[in-house]
Amino acid sequence: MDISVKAPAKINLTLDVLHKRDDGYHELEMVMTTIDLADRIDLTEKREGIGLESTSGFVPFDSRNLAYRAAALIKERFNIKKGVHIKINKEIPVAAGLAGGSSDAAATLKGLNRMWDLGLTVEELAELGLKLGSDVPFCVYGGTAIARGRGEKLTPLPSPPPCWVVLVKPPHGISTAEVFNAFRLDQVTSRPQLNNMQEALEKRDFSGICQELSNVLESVTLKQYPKVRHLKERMKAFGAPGVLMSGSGPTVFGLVEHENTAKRVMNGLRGFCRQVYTVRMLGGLEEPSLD
Ligand SMILES: C[C@@](CO)(OP(=O)(O)O)[C@H](O)COP(=O)(O)OP(=O)(O)OC[C@H]1O[C@@H](n2ccc(N)nc2=O)[C@H](O)[C@@H]1O
Ligand SMILES: Nc1ncnc2c1ncn2[C@@H]1O[C@H](COP(=O)(O)OP(=O)(O)O)[C@@H](O)[C@H]1O
Repeated sequence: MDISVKAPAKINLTLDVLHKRDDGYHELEMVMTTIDLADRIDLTEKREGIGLESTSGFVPFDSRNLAYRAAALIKERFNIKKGVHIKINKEIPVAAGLAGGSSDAAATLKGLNRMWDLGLTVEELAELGLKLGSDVPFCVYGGTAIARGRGEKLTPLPSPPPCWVVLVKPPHGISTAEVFNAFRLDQVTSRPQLNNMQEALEKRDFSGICQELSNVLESVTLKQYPKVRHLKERMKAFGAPGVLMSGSGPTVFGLVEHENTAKRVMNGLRGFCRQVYTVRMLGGLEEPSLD
């Protein structure tokens, strides 16, 4: 049986680091939402083993690939003898702060749950996903949520009101581990106000959401990569009312209410960067599901 699963990217509307934990990870508090920029994972059953191909040359083609690792985990955990060929149709830029790899892993878990009739619940898939990466549990659910802990303690939130998301991805990728290593809480000048963001989402207050966008990891990435700061400034100057770096970066996103403004912002940014996208918010438009 062939199965195709959509793997959407996420953006972080807020991201706060509370402290560094004894296990080396950071205790986080963030608001995440899925956007309509998505990879597609095609799964084809085969007699044995795990095959992998991708339309992008930027992903690892071996057991380091998160989709491959998701399949290996399922096969091992449930003692599955059959194999699967995974094709990653890549649309999400790699190492961009958009959780492309995590979403591919989540989609592979969901697809194999169906292919091999495992009957796993969304909660069980999210628990398995955490073994692959901190962002995978959120990607299993999708929608809009507060994520705490490493990213796995999820509280659903109302979706943002319909709007456009303009994304600009500088040519270089960024290592999440390096950003967390360089992070110093005492160098952060402004922290997200989670309650305010939650209230803005509950009221579907677009201006409030724009005002409350905040990410403490900007204190590392904007310093190390002045280009990212520059793109934030350009995006504001072109008319996006809410602008932020997503995750550990380097992608910068802008929230825009009207299509004409989104086009203006996108066209302006094309003079500075090749990878510019305009998509819709997804968070909430789709109910969390196993498909
Ligand atoms: C920062 C965030 C925000 O959404 O996104 P990205 O920028 O990667 O998209 C995530 O927390 C990233 O999640 P993910 O990319 O799955 O991270 P993982 O593979 O689990 O961890 C990569 C490395 O980041 C650091 N890390 C990650 C999560 C966390 N809560 N504390 C950490 O210190 C650790 O050094 C870890 O070795
Ligand atoms: N299927 C995949 N797609 C993208 N990156 C992958 C994948 N599997 C493994 N990776 C690796 O994961 C790392 C993080 O990539 P990605 O998930 O795209 O970014 P981010 O963690 O910034 O959101 C990269 O170093 C990449 O080589």
